[in-house]
Amino acid sequence: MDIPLTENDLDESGVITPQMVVKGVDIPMKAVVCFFAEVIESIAGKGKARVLSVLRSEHGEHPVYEVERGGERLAVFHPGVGAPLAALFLEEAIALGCSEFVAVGGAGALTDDLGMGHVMVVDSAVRDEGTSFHYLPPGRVVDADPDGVALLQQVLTEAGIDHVTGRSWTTDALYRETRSRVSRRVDEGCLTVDMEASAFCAVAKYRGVHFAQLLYAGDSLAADWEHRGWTKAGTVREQLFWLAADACVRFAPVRG
Ligand SMILES: O=P(O)(O)O[C@H]1O[C@H](CO)[C@@H](O)[C@H]1O
Ligand SMILES: O=c1cc[nH]c(=O)[nH]1
Repeated sequence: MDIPLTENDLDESGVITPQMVVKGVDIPMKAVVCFFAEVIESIAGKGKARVLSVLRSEHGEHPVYEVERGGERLAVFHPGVGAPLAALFLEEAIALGCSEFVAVGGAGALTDDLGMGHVMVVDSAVRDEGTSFHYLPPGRVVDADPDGVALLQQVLTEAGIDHVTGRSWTTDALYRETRSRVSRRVDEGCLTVDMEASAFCAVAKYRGVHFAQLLYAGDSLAADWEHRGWTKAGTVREQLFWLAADACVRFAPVRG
């Protein structure tokens, strides 16, 4: 079907580039892309994070902080929810100078095997969103950077955290996760549903940066929806943030 998302202009630059929008700043190459606003606020509230820059959109401001972990400086920012905004802020962080990213967030579980808080390393994502089609040729699935997957697996194993590695279904439409679509995604190997993973992988491949993502199973869509209190799972979220930071510190630099 001839839909706009299949038009091929991947070899052309955008009229607006992220470099036109962000101002140069001394920023670490390694960045944690954290979906847990309360964790970032808590670290900043304890005086352990310094504002380096601010990402802005019409809805408001997303500070880029600097934190220290294992003797290294790391950038930390919240990318916003949904593929278009998260991809836009990832683009701007790349333009600021970051080149190794570890994202950490939550997702809906599609299987009973993933109890609340169970950790997943994303190794691929189904592109049920629009943003990734502006960065990669049309396709159903995008694979994550294998080095990033191996790094996250290693960090989790060393920390003694039980985890799975698998595919996430990235959707644009939280309230259109129908039962038949959930079943089809389970049949094609998805363990979770999220709203950014495939777009992140696509931007990272297009811009030639390193990217890896950790998710924890939050609510469950395996049967009738169960919220499971996932957005208030403070201990899981904070612990996962620091594991993402540990992995980020160890990411081999793409720019030597
Ligand atoms: O809790 P976070 O990590 O934001 O993740 C999931 O939750 C949001 C939707 O409620 C989307 O961002 C989705 O990816
Ligand atoms: O994207 C998401 C995240 C959590 N739960 C869902 O159902 N969808």
